[in-house]
Amino acid sequence: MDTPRADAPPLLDIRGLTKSFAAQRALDGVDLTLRAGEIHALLGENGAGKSTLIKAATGIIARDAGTIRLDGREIDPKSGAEAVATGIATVYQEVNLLPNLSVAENLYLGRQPTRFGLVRSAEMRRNARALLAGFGLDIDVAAPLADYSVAIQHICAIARSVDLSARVLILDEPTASLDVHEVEILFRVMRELKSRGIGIVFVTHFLDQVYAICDRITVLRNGRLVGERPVAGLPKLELVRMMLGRELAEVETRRPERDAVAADTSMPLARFDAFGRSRYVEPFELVLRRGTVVGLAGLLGSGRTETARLVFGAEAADCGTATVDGTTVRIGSPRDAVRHGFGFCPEERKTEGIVAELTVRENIVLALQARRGWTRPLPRREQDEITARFIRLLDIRPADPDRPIGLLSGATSRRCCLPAGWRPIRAC
Ligand SMILES: Nc1ncnc2c1ncn2[C@@H]1O[C@H](COP(=O)(O)OP(=O)(O)OP(=O)(O)O)[C@@H](O)[C@H]1O
Repeated sequence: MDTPRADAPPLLDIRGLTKSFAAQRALDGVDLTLRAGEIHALLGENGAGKSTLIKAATGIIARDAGTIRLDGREIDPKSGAEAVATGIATVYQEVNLLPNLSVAENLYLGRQPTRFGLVRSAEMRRNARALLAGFGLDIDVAAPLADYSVAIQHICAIARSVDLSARVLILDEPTASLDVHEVEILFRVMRELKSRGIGIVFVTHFLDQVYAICDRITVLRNGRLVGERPVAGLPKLELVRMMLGRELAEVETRRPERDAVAADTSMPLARFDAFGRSRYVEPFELVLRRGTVVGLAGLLGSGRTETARLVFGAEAADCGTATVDGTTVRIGSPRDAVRHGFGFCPEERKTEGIVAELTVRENIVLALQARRGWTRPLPRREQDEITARFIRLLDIRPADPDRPIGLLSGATSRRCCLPAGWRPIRAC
């Protein structure tokens, strides 16, 4: 199915959506128009307001102002369940299903076919197989959902939503933890839904994926609408400019710096030679130079996370050497790594990176305190100074030290893990 015409009537029409959290305006009069059979990317830097828009449009949080129309009719969902009942379903990055139940039970949770009060399991499994076949999936629906990859779990969540008669499907960063092959499976499903006339809002940080699958984009910045554009013919640099709000020349002039760093042959800041752990990560070599960002690329399961955990001492290496500033050091624990100036932003932010119930200040101080040891508590005045410094340095928005960290956007709260290795941090 082609891109729907720009003058086609909107399926979902959001106007002037506004939402503040205390003094901070997270959304300021934002519009979004989605047409039937359209895949519409919702883009913006961390903290731009994408999640707030989704939550306010689907009744997860109350909006301060704005209207939402589905097929021309004004709607006002007061909860996620009400949004689903009106035809708008959201599938989040962390799939909201029950991993210990079977695939079929998850697909029909709360609406199992029954007879005389008993669940008709065979019929439910048959229906589940037929439903998934429509998405090109042929799997054992009696097996627990947890037995399957995140991609399959996403497809199950999408299938359930569509079966609950979703006409608008919101996918909030569904590809963040998928490998290339799994992204392709998900895209196939998205194309199928598009051909059925379902409108999809797709939140992602991967611009290549936007160009691969989307028809139109809406860009937000600091809670405001920057613009809506068709993807075809939109240069990538122009898109980046819309997201960052900086001129292209400014983005371009950073290149020579990068080339100079690449040509740097001075002593590495840190290096790892034949570093590894048996039955965990094969021995590898990693060289970190001043001012560089080293990307670890690979498919899911290839050992990227494990490599990072070894470098930070979260798993102890059993072979190889680590060298920091030319001196061989032992990195057998996070404490060793922190002492040598390493910081770590873990993949599992909520469970490993932050304490969600504590404030920004408490999380930053906690990270610093780990390095100082528990016998030398940081005096309150120093805590305030250091917290203010990190809030500036890490660009934590809103710059409120007393805000519970769990309320910040995903990537912003992840940055708060960084002070752990501050000395300043050499590598993270
Ligand atoms: N429940 C909340 N309470 C207070 N502030 C919030 C809450 N939810 C979001 N915010 C703030 O609103 C702003 C927009 O956040 P939002 O999560 O919508 O951004 P985002 O574009 O989805 O970012 P990311 O890509 O990092 O998920 C941020 O400054 C965030 O700190």
